[in-house]
Formats: sequence, C-alpha cells, structure tokens
Amino acid sequence: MTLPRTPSFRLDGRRALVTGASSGIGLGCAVALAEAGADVTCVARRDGPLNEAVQAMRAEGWQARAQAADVTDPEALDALFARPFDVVVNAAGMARHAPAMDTDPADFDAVMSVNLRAAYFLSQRAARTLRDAGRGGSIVHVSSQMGHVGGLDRAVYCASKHGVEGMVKAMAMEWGPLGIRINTVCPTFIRTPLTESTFQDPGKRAWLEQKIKLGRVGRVEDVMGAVLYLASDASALVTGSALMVDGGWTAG
Ligand SMILES: NC(=O)C1=CN([C@@H]2O[C@H](COP(=O)(O)OP(=O)(O)OC[C@H]3O[C@@H](n4cnc5c(N)ncnc54)[C@H](OP(=O)(O)O)[C@@H]3O)[C@@H](O)[C@H]2O)C=CC1
Ligand SMILES: C[C@H](O)[C@@H]1OC(=O)[C@H](O)[C@@H]1O
Repeated sequence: MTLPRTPSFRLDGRRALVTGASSGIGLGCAVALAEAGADVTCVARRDGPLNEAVQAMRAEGWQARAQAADVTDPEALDALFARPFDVVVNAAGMARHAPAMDTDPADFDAVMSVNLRAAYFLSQRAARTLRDAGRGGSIVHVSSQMGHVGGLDRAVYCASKHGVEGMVKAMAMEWGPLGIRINTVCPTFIRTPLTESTFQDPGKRAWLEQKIKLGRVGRVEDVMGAVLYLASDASALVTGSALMVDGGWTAG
C-alpha cells in the first residue's frame, strides 16, 4: 500500500516578510520562519531593536534582513512589496486600553490605523504582488482571542481584532481561486513588552491563570508553531480560518 506523507513544515527557498519583528510575538514569528529555512525580511519602525534582532538571527546561521518601515504609511507598504513574498506574517500591533465611555478619538484612530487599516492594505499589497507574479502564497495575521470575545477596557482593541477576523474571511473568499491563503492566529495573553504591566500585577496574573483553562499564561513560543503551520504547506487547504492559541479561554 502507498502511505500518505506528512506535508512539509519547511520553508526553504521561500521569501517571507514579518511585521512587528523586532519584539515579542513578531520576533518569535520571524525566528520560526527563518529556522524553517525562509529568507525573512523583518519590519518594524525603530532601526535599533530591529537590527539587533536581525543580527541575532543571522548569528544562528539563518537568512534575515531588516527593513525599517511604518506599516500605516501607504508609500512604505509599496516599497516593502516591490517584489512578492511567499509568506507574509503581520504581527505589528498596539493597544490603548480605556473604558468605552472614556475613549479618546485619537486613541481610537491610532489603534485602528495599525491593527486594522494597516492589516487591510498590507494584505492588499501582498495579494496584488502574488497575483501579478501568477503564484499563490500565505498571509497570516496575528489577531487575538479579543477578535472573538469582549475584554474589559478593550472596546477599541476588540473592534480592531474583530475587524481583522471579518476582513480575513472576506479576503479568503476572493483570493482562494488565486491560491492565496489568508488566516489568523488568535493568542491569549502572551508575555511581551505590550503586556508587561499586566503581568507585573499579581492580582491580574492570578485572574489570567484562572481564565486560561490550561492554567498558565502564554509565551511567545506558544504562538510560533501555529504561525509556522499556517505559513507552510502543512496547512495547504486552510484559508479564512482562525487558529486559537488561547489555552481554552474562548472555548467556554
Ligand atoms: N502580547 C499579547 O498578549 C498579545 C498580542 N497580540 C497581538 O500580537 C501582535 C504583537 O504584539 P506583541 O508582540 O505583544 O507587541 P510588542 O509591543 O512586543 O511588539 C510590537 C511590534 O510591532 C512593531 N510595530 C508597532 N507599530 C508599528 C507600525 N506602525 N509599523 C511597523 N511596526 C510596528 C513594534 O516595533 P516598533 O515600535 O519599532 O515599530 C514591535 O516590533 C499585536 O498585533 C497584538 O495585538 C495578540 C494577542 C495577545
Ligand atoms: C494588549 C492586550 O492587553 C492583550 O492583547 C491581547 O490580544 C490579549 O487578549 C490582551 O487583551
């Protein structure tokens, strides 16, 4: 009998772009793709941390390069997508938490601009270049469990991530026939610079450990395998999906 073979998680010979790659989850994504053999272009606004991350990756013998850019700038997006990328992982993101009754319009615009608007037009550029090159690819957005449920003081953040989830489903329908897949990973609370203040508070940390059914908060490493799966041929028939990495938070 002929046995089926497990599709490859390797990305040798593929060009990848990762936004938010200088810190936290994005850095983890860049490492996961580079370790799997991709040539990874790492994007963030600030040169210093970005170059430090890329140098550390190169020291491992992986292929990585830095390209400083603000993903909210349409011209910067055009420059980033001068050539197609086989894999695009969008982890650039931000949060400004406040009760909905007190939300400042400037904070609303700032969060939406990075988390949703930039995600939209980055996806558009990524897909256009793949279409023009006549080939498929994989786009992965780092969304959140907050793209599926509500969170206290997080109305704007939740709106941005729910927006990403809807956007991805609609784009998957349009781009499936072109072989362009688009999916999200949806982490729970992961310890990064973005969440450090929450993790420093013993009361909040205890509450998180009770909400997360697997009994512990998240690490960047928890997200890396999920992103590699969605980036690689292992997920060849997966598009328009949300992969929860939330320790069971949303299961209930
Ligand atoms: N940490 C968590 O608990 C969770 C986070 N997420 C999501 O994961 C993503 C990454 O978060 P996390 O790693 O925690 O955050 P970090 O703050 O650690 O990293 C954010 C990264 O995004 C970059 N970035 C921010 N704004 C821009 C921009 N306009 N253009 C380009 N790069 C930008 C930052 O670099 P620079 O400032 O130099 O531009 C940095 O590299 C976000 O989308 C977040 O919403 C989802 C679920 C849980
Ligand atoms: C930054 C947020 O506090 C953090 O990010 C997420 O997506 C988590 O669910 C938390 O809300």
